[in-house]
Amino acid sequence: MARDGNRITQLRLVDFRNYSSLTLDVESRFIVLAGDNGSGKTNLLEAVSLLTPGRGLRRATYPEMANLTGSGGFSVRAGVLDEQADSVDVLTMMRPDTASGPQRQVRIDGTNARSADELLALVRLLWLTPAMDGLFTGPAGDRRRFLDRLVLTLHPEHGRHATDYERAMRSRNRLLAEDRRDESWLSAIESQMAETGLAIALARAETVHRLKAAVCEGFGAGAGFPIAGLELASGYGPVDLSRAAVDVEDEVAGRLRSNRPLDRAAGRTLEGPHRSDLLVTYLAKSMPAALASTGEQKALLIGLILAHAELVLATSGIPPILLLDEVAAHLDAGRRAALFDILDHLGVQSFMTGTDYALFSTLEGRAQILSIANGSLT
Ligand SMILES: Nc1ncnc2c1ncn2[C@@H]1O[C@H](COP(=O)(O)OP(=O)(O)OP(=O)(O)O)[C@@H](O)[C@H]1O
Repeated sequence: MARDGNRITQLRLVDFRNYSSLTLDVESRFIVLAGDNGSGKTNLLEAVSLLTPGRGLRRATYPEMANLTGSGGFSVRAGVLDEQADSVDVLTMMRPDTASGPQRQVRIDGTNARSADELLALVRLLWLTPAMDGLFTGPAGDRRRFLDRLVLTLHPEHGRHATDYERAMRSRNRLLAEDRRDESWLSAIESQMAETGLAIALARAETVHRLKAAVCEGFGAGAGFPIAGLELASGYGPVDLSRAAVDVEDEVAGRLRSNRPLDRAAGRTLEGPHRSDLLVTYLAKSMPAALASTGEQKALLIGLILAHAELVLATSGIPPILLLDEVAAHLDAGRRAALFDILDHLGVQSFMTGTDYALFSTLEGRAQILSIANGSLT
């Protein structure tokens, strides 16, 4: 049974995209945003996606999010029920006058958040957007980012490891490029890369391992969402990550040391979790997901998200919040009804968009249906 936490109860936007001002009391676990093309449906989801660290579901810059005719800044404020079902006030904003460049500030109950971990521990959030339709055919970096979002909902510290790893890797690349043979400095950086890089790789591996089981056993499979086969390429080539952590860390640090000439010549670090990939197959047809039809790829992706929601629920007792942009339109009536029933059963709070109300008719009585036009609720 899901607990009553991890839920948004109110949203207030100021100067965000095409919303100059919006206040919305969120009264349901199903929120349907219906409206014409360009009305502001995805913008609202994007605002909600800023309740986790990062640049949101479009990966836009913060100045792009500020209303073109507004002050130059924006704010998104949310009332949130945390995992203990206590009310928390989350405010994230970009000031118009930031001298040090556009940055996003986060305040939780009026106090500046010290780190991204605080937000991650407060809100578990995932999204599915039309831009992710090419996930299986696109670059590995997109799949890594997708996987990392899944990992973050189970391991909030994953984000800090990723930031620390990236920072250390940039320092190492710079030292190698400048040909500075400062052995102790390089070794210290490589040790840090080995430690944080392995933490990243192991968190990903554990998530993929558990997700594989959830995909096969979950509700999605029974409801006709195809089962995805999942394998993870760690980015560490032949290194066996299943051995004792201290041995693997030594081996990885040793490989970084011996790869210095190669990495210097390439101008980048050639091994590590930044080269990892999530390999997805369409099991029923024994083919890479990239070869499946557009509709099949979408169904695979939805199946993965549903399995992950079940996994988060099984792990924490609380399902993630889902932002599902234009998902219903791609599903036939049977699968659409099955999707809604699974979300209902899991107790997921889901924000869904569509241009056509009819797509959500089976949610009548269960959903808060909002009509949007030109950045306003009508
Ligand atoms: N910074 C901004 N300031 C003002 N308007 C913006 C800004 N950024 C985007 N917009 C506009 O917001 C409008 C709504 O965009 P949004 O992506 O939310 O539409 P949508 O309702 O999801 O439409 P669709 O059904 O076509 O996906 C668009 O007309 C877009 O040009």
